[in-house]
Amino acid sequence: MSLNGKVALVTGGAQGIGRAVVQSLLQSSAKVVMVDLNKALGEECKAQLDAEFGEGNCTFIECDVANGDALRDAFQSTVGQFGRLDIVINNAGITNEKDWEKTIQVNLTSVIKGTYLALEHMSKEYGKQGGTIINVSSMAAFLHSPHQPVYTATKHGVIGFTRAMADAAIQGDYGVRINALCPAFVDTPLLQSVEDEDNMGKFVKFKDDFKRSMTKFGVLQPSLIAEGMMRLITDTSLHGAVMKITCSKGIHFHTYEPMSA
Ligand SMILES: NC(=O)C1=CN([C@@H]2O[C@H](COP(=O)(O)OP(=O)(O)OC[C@H]3O[C@@H](n4cnc5c(N)ncnc54)[C@H](O)[C@@H]3O)[C@@H](O)[C@H]2O)C=CC1
Ligand SMILES: CC/C=C\C[C@H](O)[C@H](O)/C=C/C=C/C=C\C=C\C(=O)C/C=C\CCC(=O)O
Repeated sequence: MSLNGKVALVTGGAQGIGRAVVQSLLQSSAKVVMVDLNKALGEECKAQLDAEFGEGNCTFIECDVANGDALRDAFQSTVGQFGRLDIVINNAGITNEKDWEKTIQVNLTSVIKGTYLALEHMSKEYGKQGGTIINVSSMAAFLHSPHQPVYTATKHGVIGFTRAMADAAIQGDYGVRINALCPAFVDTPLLQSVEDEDNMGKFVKFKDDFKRSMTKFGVLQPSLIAEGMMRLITDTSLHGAVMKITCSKGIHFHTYEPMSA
């Protein structure tokens, strides 16, 4: 499906899953803004994407998503440059059990902020034309590990927030679709932090347990996560769905029991 004329903003877009998604969006003819903390990586990535897709289709904005004002400016610049916003992927995430408050800030607070900013630019509530938001959670929200308790909490939080906002979008007639996406282990630089005491703090001692899980469940390629993301972006029937991507089942959806009294 062509996304010609659509404008997307991807946080954490310079590397790993975010980068694969940026690539897929450009392949579908969207204009893409990569928002990332890492200036060197972002600029290098933009140069490579310009060479592949032509200049003017992709922009890099250096921004720490944990800085609310900077994130607001990034959304504003996107709309300033491309005139509209249709797709927001709140993907930037870290695993840092030592500085666990930062992990909450980046993985949860910034996803909430990114969702609210996306709505300001896309929701019918604000007189805008609608759009789609995907918040990146993790299979860690379903199968927790002693290796990363706060990371796990943030990923649970992303799902709860996203589902509640999906209901708000229906009841408030926002015209915006909202989804959570939960990958299992993916082959990106993030996975390398598993053995790093600077990241895992005292929980680094559980790394063998974590590595056993990786061997048991396997490691996915970022391109499959981008495929799942593109399905959420293009399939209008999936509003509110929580997508899971694992080696054993591929792209599939979590099913929830209906609430009963
Ligand atoms: N790699 C994995 O096994 C899995 C990753 N995820 C989630 O997917 C998302 C992306 O992860 P990966 O691509 O694996 O990570 P990664 O570490 O390979 O890439 C993350 C990107 O986000 C950027 N970033 C980090 N903090 C930022 C901040 N404060 N502001 C702006 N940009 C920031 C980094 O510079 C980097 O370019 C994260 O939310 C992660 O929790 C979920 C399940 C599995
Ligand atoms: C230091 C490590 C850094 C980053 C990796 C993150 O922790 C990542 O977000 C964690 C992923 C955890 C995945 C955990 C479980 C994976 C399970 C499966 O692949 C399949 C199991 C069951 C499927 C059941 C279902 O889909 O319903």
